Amino acid sequence: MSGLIIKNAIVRAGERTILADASFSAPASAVTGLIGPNGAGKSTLIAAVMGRRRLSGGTIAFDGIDLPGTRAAERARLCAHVEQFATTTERLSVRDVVALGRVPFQSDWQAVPSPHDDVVVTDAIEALGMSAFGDRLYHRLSGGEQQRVQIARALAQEPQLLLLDEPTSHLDIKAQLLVLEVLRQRALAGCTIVVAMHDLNLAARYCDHLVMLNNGRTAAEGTPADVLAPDLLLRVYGVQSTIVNVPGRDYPIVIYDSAVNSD
Ligand SMILES: Nc1ncnc2c1ncn2[C@@H]1O[C@H](COP(=O)(O)OP(=O)(O)OP(=O)(O)O)[C@@H](O)[C@H]1O
Repeated sequence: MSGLIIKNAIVRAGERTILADASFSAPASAVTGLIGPNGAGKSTLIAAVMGRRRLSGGTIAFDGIDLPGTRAAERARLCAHVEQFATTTERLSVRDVVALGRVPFQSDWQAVPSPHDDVVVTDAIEALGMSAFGDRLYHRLSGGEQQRVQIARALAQEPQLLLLDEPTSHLDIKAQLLVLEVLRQRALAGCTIVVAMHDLNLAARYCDHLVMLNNGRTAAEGTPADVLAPDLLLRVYGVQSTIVNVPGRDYPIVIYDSAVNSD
């Protein structure tokens, strides 16, 4: 298993080059954090992996499969995506929304979910701590509750590659930790995970591998200790920082000292 390998990805929107030359690897059975300032290209890169943005150059391969050349139905059996903003006005229950994750595996003539579908949906709802919400209407949930349901829907897809775009942005701290723990367990079970996130301390704690994007290019890639360096944080984020290593913890902690105004 080679995981996700992106080489020299270029994405353009009209005259504008959004991804200029992004290259990195997300190792199999590991959590890779995609970090970088607003507008760095994280969502665009995830959309390109999911075939929602066309590459103008470069390659994206997962376990040797060329993803841009893969049909949507096949991709849906391989990859799940949790979008940054997912909404629906449909009157669907939480369980219905999570059960959408099983659709790629169901044939047109399958009238009801299989016993396996039911187990997977129940497990995904439980993993996100949403068992008490199964019958609630999705569109009436809070932003954080909806975000957890969307993650459960992606888990129910049993993906080999799971891409999440800021999946904890609306979550309270306990729910953030819960989600990141669930992602770690999925990675240990063999899933390749790429998660875009802004919280560098959570990224350091939960990600095996970090990729820092800046202006559509890869600025750095490696372990959290490699990537979270003060000179890089100053150059890419414009933030003065101090990195602290606490005995007994095998990940660095970033202390943000000040923002450097570049205007
Ligand atoms: N269709 C488009 N047309 C023009 N510019 C676009 C388009 N889509 C994205 N962009 C621009 O590309 C850049 C990268 O956007 P993207 O959403 O990938 O960034 P991001 O790293 O996910 O940012 P954030 O952390 O704020 O979510 C931004 O400057 C954005 O305005």
